[in-house]
Amino acid sequence: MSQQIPTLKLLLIGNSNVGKSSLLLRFTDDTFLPQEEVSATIGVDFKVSMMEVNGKMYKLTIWDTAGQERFRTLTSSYYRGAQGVILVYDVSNRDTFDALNTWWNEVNTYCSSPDVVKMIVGNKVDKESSRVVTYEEGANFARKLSTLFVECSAKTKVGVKQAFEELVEKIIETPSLWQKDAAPNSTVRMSADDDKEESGGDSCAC
Ligand SMILES: Nc1nc2c(ncn2[C@@H]2O[C@H](COP(=O)(O)OP(=O)(O)OP(=O)(O)O)[C@@H](O)[C@H]2O)c(=O)[nH]1
Repeated sequence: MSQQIPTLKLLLIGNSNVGKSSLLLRFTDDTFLPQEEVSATIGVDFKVSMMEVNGKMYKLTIWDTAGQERFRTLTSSYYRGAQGVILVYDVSNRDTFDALNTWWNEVNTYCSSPDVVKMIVGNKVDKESSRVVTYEEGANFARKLSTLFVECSAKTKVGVKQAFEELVEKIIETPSLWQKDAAPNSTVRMSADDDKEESGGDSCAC
């Protein structure tokens, strides 16, 4: 029997090296690659994952974008149809925290709807001895922008599942994102194509 599964598009953005790909891999495959096996994202990559919330299944397409400017092309297309955006920084690198202002501006440029759910994520909390951005700084910044905030570590996995779950729950609680998602293009049937992105990316929540 076929089953209609709502699809959510989530986006990971932030400076190069903050751990976006590692967070994605930890969340989808519960894996962390050693440093020598990690390479910079070129352009964009995405993975698909299923999540159950309140007894209902959701299909997440999670887009991992390149932090390096030279690999960032077609930026507006990353944002098209996104319902949630995760802005990542590295708690052991202040430049990556300061850069959140620029990333925030990019989100607001390409996502005109204020309803798109945003979350600030401070990654690499396992590096406590080299931490330069405190929890309070991260939380205050997120409070000022009225966004969700989570600290986590892709390496130890602390906080990673919580971050994605909080984001998805908030999206589900935001009716305007769902009203747009009610378009036929944005639901999918369970099929062998499940690891491919459905072509209904035009139902832009932004
Ligand atoms: N200690 C520690 N290292 C991490 C963590 N997450 C990622 N790293 C390391 O940080 C480096 C960069 O990780 P990536 O996941 O490639 O970072 P990215 O943000 O996707 O980088 P770009 O693809 O260039 O945008 C790698 O050496 C990872 O092993 C973490 O939670 N703790």
